[in-house]
Amino acid sequence: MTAETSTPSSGRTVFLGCGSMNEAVLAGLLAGGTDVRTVTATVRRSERAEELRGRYPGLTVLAESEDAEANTKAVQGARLVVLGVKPAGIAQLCREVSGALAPDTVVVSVAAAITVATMEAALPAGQPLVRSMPNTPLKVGRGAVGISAGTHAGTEQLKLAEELFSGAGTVVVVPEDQLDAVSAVSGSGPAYAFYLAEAMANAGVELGLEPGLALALARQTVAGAGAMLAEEGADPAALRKAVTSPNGTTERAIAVFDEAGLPAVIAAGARAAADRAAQLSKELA
Ligand SMILES: NC(=O)C1=CN([C@@H]2O[C@H](COP(=O)(O)OP(=O)(O)OC[C@H]3O[C@@H](n4cnc5c(N)ncnc54)[C@H](O)[C@@H]3O)[C@@H](O)[C@H]2O)C=CC1
Ligand SMILES: O=C(O)[C@@H]1CCC=N1
Repeated sequence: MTAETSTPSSGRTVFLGCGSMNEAVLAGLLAGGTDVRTVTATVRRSERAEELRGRYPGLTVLAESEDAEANTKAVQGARLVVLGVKPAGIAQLCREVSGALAPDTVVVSVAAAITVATMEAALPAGQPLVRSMPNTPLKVGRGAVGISAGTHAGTEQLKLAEELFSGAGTVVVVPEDQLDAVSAVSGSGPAYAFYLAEAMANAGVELGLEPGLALALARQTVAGAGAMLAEEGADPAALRKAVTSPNGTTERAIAVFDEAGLPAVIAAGARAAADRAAQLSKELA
């Protein structure tokens, strides 16, 4: 596959809404070799359009502030349309572009909580749809993505969605009722890792390190541990044990984490994330 002909479309790929998540998908797609000239993004404001044009030379960016019909114009002739606005805006966006979608355009949603049923009710009858739950490390080639086919998406459409993400990460196909769990583990998960890095940096300051130094050490440590976890067959428990000398310093720290119930706290946080997704699904149905 050459840069000029590469996936996921022999037509255009269009990102409707290009904030944190869709920009990460876009960056992963381009890093995978897709020709930027086959990609369009829409945004609300001109300033954001300028920012994206500067960061991805050759990218077509349409801003709603300059053209109220940016979204409907963008999807014309698209092979793949990636919905990347906040969950509360997804159904309205589906209705907005419905009249401009070709019957074989594959719609992919990256939104948390918005069900296939809700989107299909707002799209033309029979529109191929794939619901996904990606994460922002797609931006650096380390994404984890769950995807699930809509009623009218078959093998070919799922493959297109896999190609959209696979250049920059791991893609798993799951039943739709598991996507809230995927969201709680890997969709939100980067925030948990960043939270850990923040807490480690703060701990370093409490122990007397200068804040900039504490942050540099925490960043490098979480990034380094992440790189080790990314190696083929890596086992987090085995990696942890390799750092933990019997009667040593790490053992004391882990004992305090265990006594404080940290694993149960993390499980409760993930449960709360999944419950929030289920609640949002109902509110926004
Ligand atoms: N941020 C994350 O780590 C993840 C986000 N998601 C999902 O991605 C979606 C977007 O979230 P973020 O990127 O975090 O939000 P964001 O606020 O960074 O991005 C949304 C973008 O869409 C633009 N937008 C809103 N309405 C628009 C319209 N009608 N036309 C064109 N552009 C429009 C906004 O100006 C904004 O730039 C959400 O549905 C979220 O559930 C999924 C997985 C992870
Ligand atoms: O916080 C959120 O709702 C989105 C979905 C997963 C990560 N960010």
